[in-house]
Amino acid sequence: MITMTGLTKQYGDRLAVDDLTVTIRPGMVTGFLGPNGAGKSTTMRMIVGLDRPTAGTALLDGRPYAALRRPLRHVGALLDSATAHPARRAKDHLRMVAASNGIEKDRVGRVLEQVGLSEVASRRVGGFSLGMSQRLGIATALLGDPPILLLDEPVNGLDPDGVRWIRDLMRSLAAEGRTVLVSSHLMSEMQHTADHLIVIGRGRLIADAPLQEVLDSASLNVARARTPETASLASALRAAGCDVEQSPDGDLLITGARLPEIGDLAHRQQIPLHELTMQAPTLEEAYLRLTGAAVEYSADHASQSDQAAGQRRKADRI
Ligand SMILES: Nc1ncnc2c1ncn2[C@@H]1O[C@H](COP(=O)(O)OP(=O)(O)OP(=O)(O)O)[C@@H](O)[C@H]1O
Repeated sequence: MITMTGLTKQYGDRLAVDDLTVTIRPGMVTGFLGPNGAGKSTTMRMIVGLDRPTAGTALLDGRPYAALRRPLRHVGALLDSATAHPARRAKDHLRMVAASNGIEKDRVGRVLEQVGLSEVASRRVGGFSLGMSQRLGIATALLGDPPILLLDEPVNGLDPDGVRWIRDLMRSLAAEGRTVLVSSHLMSEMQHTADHLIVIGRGRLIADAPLQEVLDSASLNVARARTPETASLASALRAAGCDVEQSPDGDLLITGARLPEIGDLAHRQQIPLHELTMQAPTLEEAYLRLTGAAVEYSADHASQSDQAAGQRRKADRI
């Protein structure tokens, strides 16, 4: 378990992490989400003692990182995949880390196999692709068989097979009862992986809830109606004060009325309805809604705005 209480980090006049109080529980994958610059890496670095909090604490199963005698046996972290010396062979890098943490040598072969690097174990790390370096970083994190794992953007540099592999790995580590905290700035990445979400923006906590709850709380309250008389229904709904858009597949997306009101209105106008449902928000929509106000004012801001505009463009007005 990871317990953060009032965790705060100030860099000069920049508040990177702002009074974060959360508990990351074992036995599940917790997604740590936020736009670029939200403070995810800084938080993870403070958890493993690489950055000193300005205020507050981060405890690993009740103890600060600095109090752990053999840290790798308690927590494994993938924070920067390029930490191995380029001239060193993969297995030698792992042997060295194992020796300095009192970890048995036979774990080296085990973790190399677990991450699919057995065949390149004798190659120098400097020649590794980004994906291979990422796998080596994960092998290093797993070396001490720790009950807590922190993975900062672990899918970076992985091909689709690698992405699937890391998702399965995270799920199986959580199923073994470990605490797994994985950061990403992509909501879609969490869809297949996380059970629980912690969302931050500008260092502040925005959401701390099960995945489905985050989705529900960001529900867009949009109804979807299918009818062969699209134009008639759209104009009747607009006359009744609703906001109406048409999705690319021809359905009407309606805000401003509940389902019975839309059904009754269609009935009064003798417009046949072939389908009438609430539209489920996508993860991306929920995320943009949650973090929209917390996006950094930087180049990243433009890319977030582009995403939001992309979502809106999906539904062109009729
Ligand atoms: N060593 C540092 N010195 C000064 N400012 C820093 C330092 N590290 C991070 N920051 C700032 O703190 C804020 C949070 O950065 P952080 O890297 O933790 O965000 P992040 O959520 O991990 O973003 P990304 O997804 O881009 O990695 C940013 O504004 C960043 O510029």
